[in-house]
Amino acid sequence: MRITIFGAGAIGGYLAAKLAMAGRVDLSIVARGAHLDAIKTAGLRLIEDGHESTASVRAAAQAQELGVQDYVVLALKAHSLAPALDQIAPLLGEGTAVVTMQNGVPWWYFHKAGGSLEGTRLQAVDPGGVIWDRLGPDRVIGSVVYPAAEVDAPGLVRHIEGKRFSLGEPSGEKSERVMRLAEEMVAAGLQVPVRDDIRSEIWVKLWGNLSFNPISALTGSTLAAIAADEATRALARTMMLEAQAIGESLGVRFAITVDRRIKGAGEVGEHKTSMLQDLERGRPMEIDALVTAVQELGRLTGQPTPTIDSVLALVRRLAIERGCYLTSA
Ligand SMILES: NC(=O)C1=CN([C@@H]2O[C@H](COP(=O)(O)OP(=O)(O)OC[C@H]3O[C@@H](n4cnc5c(N)ncnc54)[C@H](OP(=O)(O)O)[C@@H]3O)[C@@H](O)[C@H]2O)C=CC1
Ligand SMILES: CC(C)(CO)C(=O)C(=O)O
Repeated sequence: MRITIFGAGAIGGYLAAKLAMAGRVDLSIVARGAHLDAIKTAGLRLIEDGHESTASVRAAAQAQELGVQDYVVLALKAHSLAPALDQIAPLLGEGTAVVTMQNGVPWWYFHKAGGSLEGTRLQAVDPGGVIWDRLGPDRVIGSVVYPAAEVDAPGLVRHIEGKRFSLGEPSGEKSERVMRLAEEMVAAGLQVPVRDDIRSEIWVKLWGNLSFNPISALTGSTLAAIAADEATRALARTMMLEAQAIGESLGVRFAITVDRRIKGAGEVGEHKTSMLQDLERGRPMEIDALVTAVQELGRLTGQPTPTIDSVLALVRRLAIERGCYLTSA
């Protein structure tokens, strides 16, 4: 089984190291810069459970060096995907499956979703529908990424917590391709449930990201602090309820309550969200996939989003001022 992980940063690097160490698949990564150089020189280093190990992985700057794959795992930030389409193309053959490992609303959301919005391209994450047209939604296996990881130094990934990567076909089918991939990931020590309704799980993760992430960026607060403060907790809750109405109008089943989800985010502790970390490091923030796309879904479904609109206006302005706003366009 030929698997290439495109964008082997924190999450892609963690997955690559796990798969490489299990030694069962023909694994490659596409990376760039000092991170690629370090991996080529000294392997991909992973710190997990206080223990450092080194995985030997085939690493390339150009996908042409690797050729057509059975699976391509896209582990880029959402806004990095459109600019990388030309680089991804050589990995794709007729039967290649593409696994999307981004937080937020995925570009393929309305593929095989049924209903009146079937086939709708979301402009916030896929302006002009170029990703849809170039990758093709039929290739997609969706996912929800639960592990937290960071790149500590070039070539060095630190796993923080969590081993669960839920997978699911947009159609909900338990296809052979999704089951085979799950089997390999499980053999690598990960928890990989295959879902028949991946969109509902995407929404539960998104619930926390669309509210806690921009609030943390705006306030500099950790998840625990936002959940503990009555006013910021109420703000997050209002945003989440607006989102819940959108999700439910699209047929999503929220398996937990909004208060349970807030409690869960708070229990993560004194942890800075990825959006706050990106702001502090001067890196592009994933605003469009996490927040703008939810606003767009609100417009498409006729659900009002006054609080999401306000928070989005502020966090986008902040990102622009700090040079951390990069659209997918
Ligand atoms: N990190 C985490 O704990 C979690 C992350 N997620 C989600 O997972 C997704 C990935 O996040 P994360 O792993 O943190 O992001 P990272 O920035 O750590 O990793 C992305 C990697 O892709 C590389 N990249 C971008 N464009 C290209 C390109 N054209 N060619 C080669 N490499 C490229 C980046 O390189 P460069 O650094 O040079 O830009 C970087 O190494 C996001 O959607 C995030 O929200 C979900 C749950 C937890
Ligand atoms: C930590 C968490 C769960 C915040 O909602 C996250 O996914 C992020 O920081 O992007």
